[in-house]
Amino acid sequence: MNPLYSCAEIRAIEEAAAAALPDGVLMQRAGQAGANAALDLLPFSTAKARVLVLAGPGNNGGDALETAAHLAYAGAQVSILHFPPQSISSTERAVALQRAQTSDARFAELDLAEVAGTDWTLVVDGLFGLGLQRPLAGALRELALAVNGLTCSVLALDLPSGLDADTGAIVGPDGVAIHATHTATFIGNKPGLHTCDGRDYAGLVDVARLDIDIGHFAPARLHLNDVKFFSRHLRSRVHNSHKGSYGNVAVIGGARGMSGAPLLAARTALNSGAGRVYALFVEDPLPCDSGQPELMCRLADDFDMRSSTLVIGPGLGASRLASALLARAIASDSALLADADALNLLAAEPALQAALAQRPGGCVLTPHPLEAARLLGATIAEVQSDRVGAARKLAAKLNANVVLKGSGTVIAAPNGDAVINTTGNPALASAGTGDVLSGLCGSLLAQGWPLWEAALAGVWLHGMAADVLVTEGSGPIGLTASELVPAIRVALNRMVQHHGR
Ligand SMILES: NC(=O)C1=CN([C@@H]2O[C@H](COP(=O)(O)OP(=O)(O)OC[C@H]3O[C@@H](n4cnc5c(N)ncnc54)[C@H](O)[C@@H]3O)[C@@H](O)[C@H]2O)[C@@H](O)CC1
Ligand SMILES: [K+]
Repeated sequence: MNPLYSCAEIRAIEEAAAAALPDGVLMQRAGQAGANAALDLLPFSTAKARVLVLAGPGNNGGDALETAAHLAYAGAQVSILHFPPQSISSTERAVALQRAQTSDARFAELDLAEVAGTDWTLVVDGLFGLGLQRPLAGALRELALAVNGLTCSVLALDLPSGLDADTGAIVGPDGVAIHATHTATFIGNKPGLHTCDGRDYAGLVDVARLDIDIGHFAPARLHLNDVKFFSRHLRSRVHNSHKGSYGNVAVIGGARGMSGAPLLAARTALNSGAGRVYALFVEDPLPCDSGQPELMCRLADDFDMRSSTLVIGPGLGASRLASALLARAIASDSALLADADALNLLAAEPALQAALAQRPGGCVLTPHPLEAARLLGATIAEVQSDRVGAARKLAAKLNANVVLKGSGTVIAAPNGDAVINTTGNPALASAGTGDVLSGLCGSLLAQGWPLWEAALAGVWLHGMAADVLVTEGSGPIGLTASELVPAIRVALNRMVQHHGR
């Protein structure tokens, strides 16, 4: 189910597979896979296609040279910008070079004006793969910027050059990466293609396993999110049921002047199926939510926290009262999700963190990178430079199922299992979408979902709703969090119709 492998894991698989195969076979297969992916992007009359192949000094460059030879044999007009190795080349790369030299591909000089001024059909990026050791600098950096200024398709071999395969961060400081429209990645899928800058720079990702025996692949601890991970909890509703069958959610937040956040979370909880939903306010409760009168608005202090699944944090503020409410929520036996200001209170109060970590039932935390950084005593840059690592660290530290939001949201469990989400788009980078996510996950918890699966499904549905709205033209620019609520309801019902039992 969509496993993701670290650089070290891919190297180990590659080494074991290569030992059982004749020399150079894997690079030949990678070159063939690269050429197949390239041909898919070329017009039917291949002879009209002008392809620029960037071949770096290592084995990624070897893949590119193999690809170039195949494309030339297929009739395309291929120009190769070749960066020879500084020291000794691998044997398979030397063979690939020979193959390219004996093909009709043209070896060109690096001329940035020609790169920028030619009407290329496709650029194939084989500058660097797993062996990138430092930022792209000098002429390579200029080349990457020139390629990024082109409007044609760009196919990255293995990964976009300049990107870290494990983290999805552009290798810096002051780094650049090739902005690919497509990536043909080899042996196994890689986390860096799906989170941080990876989603923007890798484009559409296709995995070429290179026919490596399945026995060489160890079980992965990191996956792409998949409906199969949570579909068994999608239940059709039975006729003989009532609102008490679908759980209570209490959203605790709403300090003075911040009543919108808990209302958004509470409305989402209601519209995603919770039986009863309370919006609880630290002070000055609204008499009702006129836009969603089904919600019950109350003062938080008077509320019996044992009666409901608790979503604490939206608009909670940082008062002593807020902190006391969080302490009560942590001490309760109810299913718990903490978000927003609750996470900031936790970061400021080690005693609350200790209480949370000892909670027998665990919890779900939904930090954005700044909140995660505060909880880890790190900087945002540190969190973003290794999102999977940061989410895992936080999950272990607080015994929590952590949802680290952002492009390629990471969900990590205390045992180290982690998942990168694949749905969602920049429409979600707007105020209130986090409140909607916390309400949705809380609603699933109230309906009996386990913490891990509620987090996986919540993140998936939230992103899917945004994707549908963008497809319909309602975003990404200007989509509001409130618009997600009915779209989530549709997405959830469709999923239950499709997968529910
Ligand atoms: N070895 C094998 O059996 C296979 C390797 N494969 C390919 O090989 C790649 C890994 O090959 P390598 O380990 O040779 O690594 P790369 O080809 O990614 O790059 C390593 C080379 O780049 C240089 N380098 C690194 N960073 C640089 C920078 N910023 N500026 C200038 N030079 C820099 C290094 O000194 C080294 O010469 C994979 O990503 C994949 O594309 C595939 O062909 C599959 C099989
Ligand atoms: K590459």
